[in-house]
Amino acid sequence: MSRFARVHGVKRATGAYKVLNRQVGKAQEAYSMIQEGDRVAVGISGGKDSFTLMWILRERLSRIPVKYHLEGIHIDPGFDDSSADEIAQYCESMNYRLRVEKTDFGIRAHSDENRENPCFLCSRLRRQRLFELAQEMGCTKIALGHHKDDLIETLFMNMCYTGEIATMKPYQEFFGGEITVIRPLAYTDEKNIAYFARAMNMPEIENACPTSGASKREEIKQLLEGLYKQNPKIRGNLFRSMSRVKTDYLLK
Ligand SMILES: Nc1ncnc2c1ncn2[C@@H]1O[C@H](COP(=O)(O)OP(=O)(O)OP(=O)(O)O)[C@@H](O)[C@H]1O
Repeated sequence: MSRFARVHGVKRATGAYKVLNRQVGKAQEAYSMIQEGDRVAVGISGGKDSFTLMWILRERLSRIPVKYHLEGIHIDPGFDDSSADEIAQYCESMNYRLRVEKTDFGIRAHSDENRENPCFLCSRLRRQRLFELAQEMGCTKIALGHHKDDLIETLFMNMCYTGEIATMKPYQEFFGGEITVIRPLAYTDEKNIAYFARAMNMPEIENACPTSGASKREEIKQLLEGLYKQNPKIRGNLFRSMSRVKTDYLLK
C-alpha cells in the first residue's frame, strides 16, 4: 500500500481497495492503457466513479514504476455555479490538478431549439470539448470513469435503441491514434466503486441536470437489476459475452 493510500485513510476501505486495485491493474495489463511519460486527462464529473478513477490513478502513480502525469478536467454543463465550485474545492483538498470549463451545454441540450434527446446532445458537446481541452493541455490520453456495469448497459442501450451490438471499449483510439480514450474501471463493478467512495468519504456532488435519473439508461439499469436479482451470475456472463462473440451465429 502506498503512502498516498495510508495518508488518505484507505484502511476503512481495505477490501474494496484491494478489489479496485486488482481490477484496474488487470485492465491496465490487458490493454496497456497508460505508458511511461503519458499525459492523461481525467474527466471529472463530480460523481463517485470519476473521483474513484482519479484517486486510484493517483495512488498507483506513487507505487508502480511507470510515471505519468494527471490533469483533471471538469466540463461544467452550466446548470448552477455551486457544483463546479464544490468539485474544485474537493480536488484542491486532494492536491489534484483540475481545470474547470464553464459551458452552457446542459442548458442548450434542454432548450426548445434542440430536437435531439438532451442526453445525446449534451454528452456529444461535452466529449468534443473534452477532446479539445485535452489536446490543448498536451494530453494524448483521456481517462473516463465508465465501469463494468456501464459497459453492459451500453450494450443493451445500443441493441434496444440503435439496433446495433456494440459497447464502449476500454481502450479506443481516435484521429488515427492522436488521442486515446481509456476506461481503467472497465473491469470494476459499480457496487465496489460505490462502497469504496463511501468508505473514503468522497463527496457525491449533486447533479443539477433535470434529466438525471430519468434517462433511457436508467430504465435499462432497472431492467438489468431485475435480471441480476433472479440470478447473480447473469452480470458476469453478460460482461464475458462481449469478448466471446460468435459471429458465425449472427445474421448477415
Ligand atoms: N461534466 C463532465 N466533465 C468531465 N468529465 C465528465 C463529465 N461528465 C462525465 N464525465 C466523464 O465521463 C464518465 C461517464 O460519465 P457519466 O455521466 O456516465 O457518469 P457516471 O456514470 O454518473 O459517473 P460519475 O460517478 O463519475 O459521475 C465520468 O466518469 C467522467 O469520467
